[in-house]
Amino acid sequence: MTGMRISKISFTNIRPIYHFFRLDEFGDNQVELIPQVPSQLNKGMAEGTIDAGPVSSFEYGRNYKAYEVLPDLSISSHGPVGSIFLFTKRPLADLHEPHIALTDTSATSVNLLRIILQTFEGMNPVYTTMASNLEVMMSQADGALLIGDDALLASWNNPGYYMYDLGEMWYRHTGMWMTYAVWAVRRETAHQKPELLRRVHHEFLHSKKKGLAELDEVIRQVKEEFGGTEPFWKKYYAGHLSYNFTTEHKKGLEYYYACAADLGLLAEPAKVEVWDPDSAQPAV
Ligand SMILES: C=C(O[C@@H]1C=C(C(=O)O)C=C[C@H]1O)C(=O)O
Repeated sequence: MTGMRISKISFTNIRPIYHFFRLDEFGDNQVELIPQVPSQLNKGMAEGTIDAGPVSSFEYGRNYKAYEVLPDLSISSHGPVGSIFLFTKRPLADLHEPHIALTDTSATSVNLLRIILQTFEGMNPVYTTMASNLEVMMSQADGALLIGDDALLASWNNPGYYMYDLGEMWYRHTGMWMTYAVWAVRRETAHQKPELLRRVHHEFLHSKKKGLAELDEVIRQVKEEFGGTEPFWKKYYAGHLSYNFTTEHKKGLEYYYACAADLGLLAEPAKVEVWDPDSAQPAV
């Protein structure tokens, strides 16, 4: 492909950014959207089958020398996130060496959970990675971590488990922003296709602005496809989630990387380097 392959997280959390994305602004085969769960998108980005778009912020940190971050885009929260939950059979305070089942769709949240349980709560859990099925996970473990739509659905149909929001726990311990996904670009793509990248980035900012300004339309569609109530989606999109990437978001993310490096989850604390659309030069 001569154009650009762009990731698209296959969860409802991303809808305000993609609802008004105009693929027809680009020529034939110029831009392709690849819908997948975050762990698969991370893999595609690392292998080069995806050029740019949202990936787990942990994946950016793991491979930051190969990527840059696109400005003003993220999936973040400053407090509860609403779709990343640890479910447990007993209160967290009663668990010391619990067996925790981790979803195989995530990279950021599974490592955020390790930081929260081990570093902040002083626990010593044992982890198993599994497919996102709460019933199966809980039949084999004391607790289960789900993200995205699996977590939303499980929270609506919770048969009585204790439920912990990881955004809320991170905020309670640090007071900082937590960024779960960033829009990354492979450095070679930024170098080889600066003009197309500028147009793609511009289109993302346009669709984000319109999606947030016309949230009622985004919610009408998500309700039709997924269920839930209007107040629920309003709170999720406009209360819990933030799609910006400010200096404060960056500070929170770099602290997350420092905590991850302390636990040996990252080889070193990653530096966040933001792509500058104005300085990009066309490849010669
Ligand atoms: C808020 C969320 O953020 C996400 C969590 C991710 C992760 O844990 O790796 C990656 C992308 C985001 O979709 C969510 O999925 O609920």
